[in-house]
Amino acid sequence: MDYQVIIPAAGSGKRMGAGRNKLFLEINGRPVINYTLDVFASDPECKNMILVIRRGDESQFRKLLADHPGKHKIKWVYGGQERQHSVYNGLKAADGQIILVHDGARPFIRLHTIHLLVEAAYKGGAAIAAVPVKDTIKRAERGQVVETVKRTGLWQVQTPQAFRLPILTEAHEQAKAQNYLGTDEASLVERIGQTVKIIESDYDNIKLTTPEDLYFAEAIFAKRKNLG
Ligand SMILES: Nc1ccn([C@@H]2O[C@H](COP(=O)(O)OP(=O)(O)OP(=O)(O)O)[C@@H](O)[C@H]2O)c(=O)n1
Ligand SMILES: C[C@](O)(CO)[C@H](O)COP(=O)(O)O
Repeated sequence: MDYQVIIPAAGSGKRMGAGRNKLFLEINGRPVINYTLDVFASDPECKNMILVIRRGDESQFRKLLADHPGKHKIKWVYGGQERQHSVYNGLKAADGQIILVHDGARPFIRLHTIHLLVEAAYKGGAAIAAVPVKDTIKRAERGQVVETVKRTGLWQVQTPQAFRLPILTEAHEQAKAQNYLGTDEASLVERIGQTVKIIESDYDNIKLTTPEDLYFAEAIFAKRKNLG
């Protein structure tokens, strides 16, 4: 089943504190974003990648894409202030039946998960990658616990998130009209009454957000290299 993917890569990486786009930081000598692009470049069912970039990062992306095997499948658009705005800009360049949104900061996504998501979105309209929560989650106010959230049924949501294109478009347009900002696409799609299926992913599919995530990334890379 063919699909397109929007890859938001236009963030400022405040929590990483690298002073530059965290997607240019390297794992085993290669930029993070290259690994993310590798996955979709290797998939014949991925018709194209809509890479959302920050103004000012053009020459860096031109350099790292120059000899990337997937460069013929990549078109780029500019991002916005918030992640949701960046995805919205990417959406305007999408034209397929199934659209995925996958954070550029998640380089360890597996093709198997991607294909399960595409199939689930085709069948039911929307599907997201997630893993069961392992820690106990509590809500606090002014540094004091006010609630322990029941862990049964709690999922830690990732990307890719997969949708039939008209569903995601309607959800983003409604959010824009209502000035609603969500932290993922599924939250927008839930607001228009669309059911969202969970596809269990794996804990390797981390989002590189804070400096210690780089150590985790090196370990995941080494594990996969050893597994071949
Ligand atoms: N305005 C934005 C913000 C984020 N992103 C992208 O969305 C993904 C997930 O966002 P996050 O990890 O929060 O990245 P940053 O916003 O850069 O991180 P921070 O919140 O620490 O600044 C990243 O690939 C990031 O590049 C984007 O395209 N446009
Ligand atoms: C979309 C996401 O990766 C799902 O977990 C997450 O919400 C992105 O949050 P961020 O703060 O924009 O990285």
